[in-house]
Amino acid sequence: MAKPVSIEVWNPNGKYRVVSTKPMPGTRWINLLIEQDCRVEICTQKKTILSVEDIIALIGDKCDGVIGQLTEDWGEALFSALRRAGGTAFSNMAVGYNNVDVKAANKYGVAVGNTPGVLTETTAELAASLSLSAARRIVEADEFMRAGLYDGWLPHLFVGNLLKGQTVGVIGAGRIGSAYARMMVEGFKMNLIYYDLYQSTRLEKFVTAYAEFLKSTGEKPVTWKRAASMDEVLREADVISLHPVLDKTTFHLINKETLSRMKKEAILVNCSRGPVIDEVALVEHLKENPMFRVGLDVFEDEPYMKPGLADMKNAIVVPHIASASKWTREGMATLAALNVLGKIKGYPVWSDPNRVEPFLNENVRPPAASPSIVNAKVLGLPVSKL
Ligand SMILES: NC(=O)C1=CN([C@@H]2O[C@H](COP(=O)(O)OP(=O)(O)OC[C@H]3O[C@@H](n4cnc5c(N)ncnc54)[C@H](O)[C@@H]3O)[C@@H](O)[C@H]2O)C=CC1
Ligand SMILES: O=C(O)C(=O)CO
Repeated sequence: MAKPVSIEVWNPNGKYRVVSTKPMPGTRWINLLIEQDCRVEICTQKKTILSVEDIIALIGDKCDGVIGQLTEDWGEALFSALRRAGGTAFSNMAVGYNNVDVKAANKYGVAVGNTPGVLTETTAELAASLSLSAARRIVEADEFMRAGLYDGWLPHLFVGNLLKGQTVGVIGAGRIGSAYARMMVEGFKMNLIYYDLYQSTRLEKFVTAYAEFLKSTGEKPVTWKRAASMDEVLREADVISLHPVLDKTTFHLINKETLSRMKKEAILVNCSRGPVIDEVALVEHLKENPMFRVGLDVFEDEPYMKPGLADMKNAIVVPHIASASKWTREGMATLAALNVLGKIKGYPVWSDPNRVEPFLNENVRPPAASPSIVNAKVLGLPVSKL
């Protein structure tokens, strides 16, 4: 049995016990829960990644719902413990839920929530930042300045790539991939090639309309293409950004072979999940191709990097911060809390998880619904008519 963990308690007399495995930004999420008769317990233990045993200890004998984190392993052991404690509600504070065994949740009748939409633009902006930083060698140049090495302007100093007129490739053009594509097309006048299992009609219409606008002002129009295969993107794009979900079809999508099809001076950005890239193969590729650059927010074995990666000047690495804007993180906390609350209170599930704005308006009471439950259909949960 794990040692007892330190917790902060809000509204001790609340009827429903809701546990959050981490302190989360803002207070709106706490207020929304306590207003609806929840006792909120927040784990304040100074340990970044909680083990399954730690979380079982947190769940205890009576628990109605848990808000968890993407670093935790939500499978058979945790869902059975939650069910034994009388709980039927769980939400990841994340849109990605590859850390959750949804089949195990289904087995115990536990609803699994996630937090789509509120992090789309913030995550796309970080992908755009990594693309720019790699293209213009910003991190290398910053290190050079701080090391006192700058002794005057030189024609060859930190020469990088101009994005305008180049091709941006997006793999996984869902919410975030499409938002990133729009930023790169509109912001830098890049042409677009994308690969997704589904057609992104809205994205195509956006680029078409922008191309028309450019034409009308006498500028060269941008173009778009939906690639028939990922290979087409790899061969044609100058900057490639990865935004698919992580599942069996996307594990090591980028590996030794697929890397070899990319342009020698391409830029690769990953703000999806680390295992989408075979990181060992990537380190080799970076060594062999010094003009190839990469911007990584996520890693195969987080929090670790594969040997050699930290030494590569042509890699920019940041610690999984793509969704880290204040508004987004507070919104993620709100959506996660409302997912759990909605299930506890027997509210229906919001009909469109791509349209979660009504839950995020601080001045208005949120709709009586769970914003996004990924196994709602399997559990036969009712859908909101609002
Ligand atoms: N680094 C970070 O902090 C963050 C990472 N993420 C990651 O980004 C992912 C995407 O998020 P959203 O855009 O909101 O999800 P989404 O569901 O809107 O988009 C994912 C897209 O990937 C596509 N896809 C699935 N399998 C594919 C395949 N084999 N090849 C090509 N495309 C494929 C889907 O059709 C879909 O369009 C999340 O699942 C999460 O893992 C999300 C937010 C922040
Ligand atoms: O939401 C996610 O999936 C993240 O990775 C963190 O925002």
